[in-house]
Amino acid sequence: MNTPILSVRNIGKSFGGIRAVDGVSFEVNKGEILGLIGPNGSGKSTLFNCILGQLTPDAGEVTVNGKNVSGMRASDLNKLGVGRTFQQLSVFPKMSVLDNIILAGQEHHGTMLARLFGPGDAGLTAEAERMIAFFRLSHLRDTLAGSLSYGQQKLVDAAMAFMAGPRLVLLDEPAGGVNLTMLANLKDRLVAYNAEHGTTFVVIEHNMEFVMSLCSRIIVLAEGNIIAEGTPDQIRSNQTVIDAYLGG
Ligand SMILES: Nc1ncnc2c1ncn2[C@@H]1O[C@H](COP(=O)(O)OP(=O)(O)OP(=O)(O)O)[C@@H](O)[C@H]1O
Repeated sequence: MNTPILSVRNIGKSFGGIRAVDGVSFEVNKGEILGLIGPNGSGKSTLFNCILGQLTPDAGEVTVNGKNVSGMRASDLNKLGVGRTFQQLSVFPKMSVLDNIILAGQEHHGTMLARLFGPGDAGLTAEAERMIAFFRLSHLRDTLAGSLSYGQQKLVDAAMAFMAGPRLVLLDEPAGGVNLTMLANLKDRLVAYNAEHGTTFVVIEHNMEFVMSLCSRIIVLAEGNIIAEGTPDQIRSNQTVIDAYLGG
């Protein structure tokens, strides 16, 4: 059997008396698009932050391709091909779309020496242009990122995360605040990127329609525990999930 790209074993994290994540375990296979859903405060972001080294879990282990990465810093995880996007946009509003994407590539690839003595764009312009074309942003290449619509900025944000050529990307609410037309575009591009590059996605999302149409498998958290796991159809009709969302 193939080694899962991500394996989360018994992760726990408390804040004072609040058990935000209560011993969660799951695996993600290479090339999968996994959704992580749950009501507000169910522990999704805390779990993401424990996986990505932004928080130190009280218990448990995280492995990437079988390698224990528990406690590893985000920059070292990047080197292992793990990336993320944040709920908050990370674009620089006063820089053009192209420059934002080149800068993201420099952060991922660039050594100090290469930045000092290499070409100004660290040779990343061609890659950034390809990424811009892929995300259908070519007409906005030279536009300041701050003057784009929110949905367009989300696309730029995704393009920036993908500049590192990650094998696994954790996306934190990619659809949040994005209008319907841009949502369809975003979903289409994520599916195409997954199909073309075999990149694995784990997606936290509140927009049910988006997550159900994007993901092949969904895990549901409530009060720090996994309460259900299955295909979108199985999750839609799961009474425990319906009760958790209705506060039952
Ligand atoms: N830094 C923190 N300090 C104290 N409590 C926290 C902290 N971060 C999260 N919590 C608490 O842990 C629980 C889980 O929060 P978390 O943000 O992980 O949930 P979530 O499912 O991501 O919620 P949302 O969907 O609203 O983003 C909540 O009760 C929250 O108040």
